[in-house]
This record gives sequence, structure tokens and C-alpha cells, in this order.
Amino acid sequence: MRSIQGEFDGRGLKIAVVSTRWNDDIVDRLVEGACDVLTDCGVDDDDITLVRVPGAFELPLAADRLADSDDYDGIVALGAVIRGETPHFDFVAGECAKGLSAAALEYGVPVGFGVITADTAEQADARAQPDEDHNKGAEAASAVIEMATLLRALGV
Ligand SMILES: Nc1c(NC[C@H](O)[C@H](O)[C@H](O)CO)[nH]c(=O)[nH]c1=O
Ligand SMILES: CC(=O)[C@@H](O)COP(=O)(O)O
Repeated sequence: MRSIQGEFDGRGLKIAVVSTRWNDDIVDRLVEGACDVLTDCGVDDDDITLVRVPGAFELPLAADRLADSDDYDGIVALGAVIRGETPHFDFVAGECAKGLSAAALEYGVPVGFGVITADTAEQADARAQPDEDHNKGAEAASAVIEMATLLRALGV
């Protein structure tokens, strides 16, 4: 019996970090958390590309184009969707998740889902803290490194 899994070694990996301008007071902290993890895992600063989009609904298109470029070993998608008065939240959050998953599956490039979906700003804030155990950006970046190295180990 053999076991194959990824490792948290980001040396030589090229990573794109796509984040939203919407709720940037929260999202900027997700970017910090993600970049800290990438650096801690050995990703060279020159191999991290930061991309900005308007909102979570636009994240999938950016991820799709970045994945199709074949220039990146992984993509970290960061945003914060906070429920308002109407069902808009459901459509934005739902299409964002679906689109990011589709981009990953279409091109075989890991896409980390670092999009907070919260009922309140307080809930969102609690998931964008400096410590990586409470930062969705750090979580997503860690998953991307692990998946990128897993795919490399699988030779796919
Ligand atoms: N309400 C939030 C949005 N809404 C904007 C959409 O994401 C999109 O940019 C707009 O519908 C134009 O296409 N976006 C977030 O990221 N977070 C929100 O809470
Ligand atoms: C997630 C959203 O798009 C939301 O913030 C919009 O708020 P509202 O439903 O009150 O228009």
C-alpha cells in the first residue's frame, strides 16, 4: 500500500493571488494572511502575482484566465461576501464558488477558495485575523501549496 500527499514546500511554485476591492478592509487582511503562508512555504516573492478584481462575482473570470495562461501552479482567490437585505448574497456567493471550482477543474490548476461568506461584518472580521488559524486567506494559500505539490508528485 502506498500513500501520496502534498507537502508545504512552495519552492519553485508560481502563484497568483486574486482579491476583490469589495470589502477591502477585510480582504486586504486575507491577502496578507495568504502571502505570509506562501512566503513561509518558500514561494519566492517574484513568483507571487497579485491581481485585483471588483467583487467576488468577478473572481471566477480572473481565475479562469489565469489558469488558462498555464503560467501559474496555483491560484488563491480572496474575497468577502457579506449578506445584505436581498437574495443578492446568494447569487454572488454561489456563482463565485461554482465558477472558481469550474476553473480549477477545467485547467487542472488548484484554486484556493479564500472567500468569506458571512451574515455579518463581525463574522467576516473574525475570519480575517492575523493568526493563520483564523484567516481564510492563509487557509486558502496553504491548500493551494498542498494541492500544487500533490499534483506535481502525481505527475499530472
Ligand atoms: N455585495 C458584495 C459584492 N457585490 C458585487 C459583486 O461581486 C459584483 O462585483 C457586482 O455584482 C458587479 O458584477 N461583492 C463582494 O465581493 N462582496 C459583497 O459583499
Ligand atoms: C452580497 C451583496 O451583494 C450584498 O452586500 C448586497 O446587499 P443588498 O442585498 O442589501 O443589496
